Amino acid sequence: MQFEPIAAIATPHGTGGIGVIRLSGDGAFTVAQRVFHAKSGKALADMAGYTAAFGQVCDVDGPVDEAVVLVFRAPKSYTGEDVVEISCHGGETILRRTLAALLATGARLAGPGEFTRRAFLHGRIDLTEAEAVMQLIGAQSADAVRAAIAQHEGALYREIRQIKEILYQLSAELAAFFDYPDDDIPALTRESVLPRLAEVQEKLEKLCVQYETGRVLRDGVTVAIVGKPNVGKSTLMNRLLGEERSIVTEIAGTTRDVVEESAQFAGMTLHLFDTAGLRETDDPVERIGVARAKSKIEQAMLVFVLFDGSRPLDGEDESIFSMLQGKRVIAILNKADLPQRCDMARIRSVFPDMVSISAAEAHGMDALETRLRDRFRLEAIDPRAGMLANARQLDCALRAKTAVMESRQGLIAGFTLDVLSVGLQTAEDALAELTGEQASEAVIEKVFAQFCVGK
Ligand SMILES: Nc1nc2c(c(=O)[nH]1)N(C=O)[C@@H](CNc1ccc(C(=O)N[C@@H](CCC(=O)O)C(=O)O)cc1)CN2
Ligand SMILES: Nc1nc2c(ncn2[C@@H]2O[C@H](COP(=O)(O)OP(=O)(O)OP(=O)(O)O)[C@@H](O)[C@H]2O)c(=O)[nH]1
Ligand SMILES: [Mg+2]
Repeated sequence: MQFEPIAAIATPHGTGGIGVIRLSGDGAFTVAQRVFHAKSGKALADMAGYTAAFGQVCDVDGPVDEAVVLVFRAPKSYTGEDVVEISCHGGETILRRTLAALLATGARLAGPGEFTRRAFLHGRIDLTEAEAVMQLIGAQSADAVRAAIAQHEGALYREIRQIKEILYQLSAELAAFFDYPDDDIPALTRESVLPRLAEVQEKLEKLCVQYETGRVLRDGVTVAIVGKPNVGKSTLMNRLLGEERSIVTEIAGTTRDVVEESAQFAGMTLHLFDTAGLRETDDPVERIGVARAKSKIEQAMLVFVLFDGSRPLDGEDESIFSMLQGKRVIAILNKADLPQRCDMARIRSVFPDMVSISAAEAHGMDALETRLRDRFRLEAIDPRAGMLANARQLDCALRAKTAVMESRQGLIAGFTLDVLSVGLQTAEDALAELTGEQASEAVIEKVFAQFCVGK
């Protein structure tokens, strides 16, 4: 197969100290040589892999920049092909001119994720590892980075391989059993098959259940901060952000619009919405704010509902109780630094998950952190273990799980062993699609289309 040289700017757009252009494919050294001249006079094709040269980038109009070039020789490179990386000064114009020079002398502009796709095509990584590259780039918390690294190192791939091995083994035994029924093959029985199907189903179920937790780890949680006016919502928002983002005053009705900001807290990313205090009001601006607060309650994955611990509950608090029915809620009793006059038991009877804090004095923040981690069962998951990383992978795993489950139910219902063959095949295919061994061109296309150019 021919792998024409592809090129792209690999660093972010904008100005930086240096910027890198990547070139990969058959003839990469020849193409780069037309654009780059080493000061030493050495030809790129004569350089050993994993060595560098200093020199000048030129196009038809003359010198563009001075640059450092790295040479990687197939198969010891990111893509598995010959690769040249040109590190220029990080100016948009310089990078564009250098790229244009490469494109004019034999390279083609790389599509999104095409370098990683080449690594996949050369069998260096499977589809889940390729997807992990994207996950790694987008990771927003330390745990998310750990999860992406594990995935990149093949944690999910290995997990799936184990499951596939059980399925393949069963398929092989089944085939032997049907093809040579009279031979001395130990008889395959319902009793011997069922526990193995159960094991596969359980492994797949675990992966699917952990998907939600993994999503929290990767993408973070949307949290609406709500409550009556003046309970300290904006103070809590600012405390979580570590900066004075929302306006705080002693005047009830200070926050009007929704203030959105992301914070790192409890080892995860919280996408916070500080909202207008919920109350009946004739002020037209505040009414819109209250309506927006209510719509954020609908959108958010989690609600922090705040109460002022220094005041008794009133009708407005009670109407908030009913507004939050069916939502995932953590109740926060604020102003714990003041004498407490609020009916804690009443709040706890509605929202069992409750913490007492002082947003102003930063008390109780660690208790809030614990509640949050418990809520998403973050302690129960090991970010280094194999995890499904996106909707595509979840879909494949669910299809496999359903197929196995149906086969099991068929056997339990008294069907003969041949019901297995279709179910096993369906499950094997779904898992082969997950890792990319059997993914269609369309699936692969979709995966890499989500990448950025230059990756
Ligand atoms: N300059 C540069 N930095 C980079 C990358 C890159 O492509 N270029 N990477 C791009 O994402 C990441 C590193 N990933 C890489 C993965 C594999 C190989 C590689 O050459 N592997 C060969 C040789 C390994 C060895 O010497 O043992 C191999 O696996 O055979 C290079 C980079 C982050 N930093
Ligand atoms: N003593 C004490 N005062 C607090 C605490 N948290 C907030 N406050 C005070 O309560 C008042 C209201 O705080 P905000 O954070 O503006 O309250 P809010 O819920 O955002 O109010 P609205 O935006 O009007 O709905 C301010 O005077 C804060 O300083 C706390 O933990 N202890
Ligand atoms: Mg406010």
